[in-house]
Amino acid sequence: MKGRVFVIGLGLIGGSLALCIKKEHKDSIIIGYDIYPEQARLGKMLGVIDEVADDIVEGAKTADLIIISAPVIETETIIHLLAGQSLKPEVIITDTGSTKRKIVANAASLKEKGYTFIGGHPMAGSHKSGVSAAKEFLFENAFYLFTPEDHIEISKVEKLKEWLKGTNAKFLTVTPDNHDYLTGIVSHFPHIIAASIVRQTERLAEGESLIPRLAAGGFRDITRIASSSPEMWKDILLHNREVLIELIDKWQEEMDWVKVLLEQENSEGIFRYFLQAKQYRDGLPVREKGAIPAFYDLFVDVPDYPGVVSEVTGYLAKENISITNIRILETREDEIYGVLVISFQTEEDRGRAERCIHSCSSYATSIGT
Ligand SMILES: NC(=O)C1=CN([C@@H]2O[C@H](COP(=O)(O)OP(=O)(O)OC[C@H]3O[C@@H](n4cnc5c(N)ncnc54)[C@H](O)[C@@H]3O)[C@@H](O)[C@H]2O)C=CC1
Ligand SMILES: O=C(O)C(=O)Cc1ccc(O)cc1
Repeated sequence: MKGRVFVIGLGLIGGSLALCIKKEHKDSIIIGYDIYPEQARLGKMLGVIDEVADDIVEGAKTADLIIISAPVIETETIIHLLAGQSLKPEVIITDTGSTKRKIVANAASLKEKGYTFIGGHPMAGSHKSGVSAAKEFLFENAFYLFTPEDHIEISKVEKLKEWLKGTNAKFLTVTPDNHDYLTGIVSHFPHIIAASIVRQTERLAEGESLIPRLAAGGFRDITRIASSSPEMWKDILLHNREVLIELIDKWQEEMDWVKVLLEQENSEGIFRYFLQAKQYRDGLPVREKGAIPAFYDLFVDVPDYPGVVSEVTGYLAKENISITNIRILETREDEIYGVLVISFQTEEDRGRAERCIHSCSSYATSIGT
């Protein structure tokens, strides 16, 4: 497709969408604006956008597609600002916010002016922020939720999907209320729990110098999302507070139940508690990319000698395969082999890496679940 695409808020998500759009629609012109001009300039330097707009008004007036990818409370303000401008009558305006109910309600001001707003949420990301973390493959295989209101013409939704085809995401349509309920459960609430576990550990670590060292590995894995942007999550929580308050009440009931099981030394009950959780988790789709992204891990059995890590990463570097993380699983002292766990952004990268390691070495590899 041809046309001018204006991205407002050039961070991780706005930058990644810009890359996806350019990949699929080579003739489009992507203009970026960020409240921090250096972010937009960096975006241009990195080739994420074609042009920098000096302000929202300038960038919006000639745009065929406007993508707002700022924090959700800022998004409301930007919607009202756009509603006061003279835009192209056919323009499609969308957003990427993690909440939808309040944003779509605010978009009534755009509807009054005859402009089309279609709420959107690409449900993939990372705990990183900023345009330098933007990736063309970020949304590959992820769900992309849309919340068009009933008055929106289907052809407009189809056009938006065509613009966003390069994300290779799975498009779904839900109502704004349903969106906030579902994402509250699988994304927003887990972020609160991750942060609360970290906070509790920090409090209890006072005078216990071993805690930070013991909290490596599994603890870091399950609390990774506590490293997400506090600014962004503050806004998400405020936007979805009703749903989250309800979920906190339910969680407190859950904790009360665990406490009762412990007080009663109810061995059978505790066993069933974990068994039920294991059965449900084990049944969740492994290949589906959910709200909290999985890493694509590759396990490599390597001999335990100095330099083996750089040897393996060297093979991958030669083939230009990017890795997102690398760690060594602790080995027993009597073992001569260790396990290198390398994480990739996409399943495709992991497949390429596996083939590359097989062709350059005799190391065995396997894929985790
Ligand atoms: N980070 C993630 O994993 C995901 C985030 N989202 C949503 O996407 C939106 C963007 O998030 P990220 O890209 O991760 O954040 P980010 O922090 O990487 O980027 C947001 C950008 O918006 C800019 N900004 C803030 N206020 C602005 C304003 N008034 N006008 C113009 N620019 C402004 C910031 O300077 C920043 O560069 C948020 O609404 C977030 O809820 C959705 C899916 C995943
Ligand atoms: O890894 C993480 O931090 C995430 O949970 C990614 C994420 C953040 C916000 C969203 O609305 C959707 C996905």
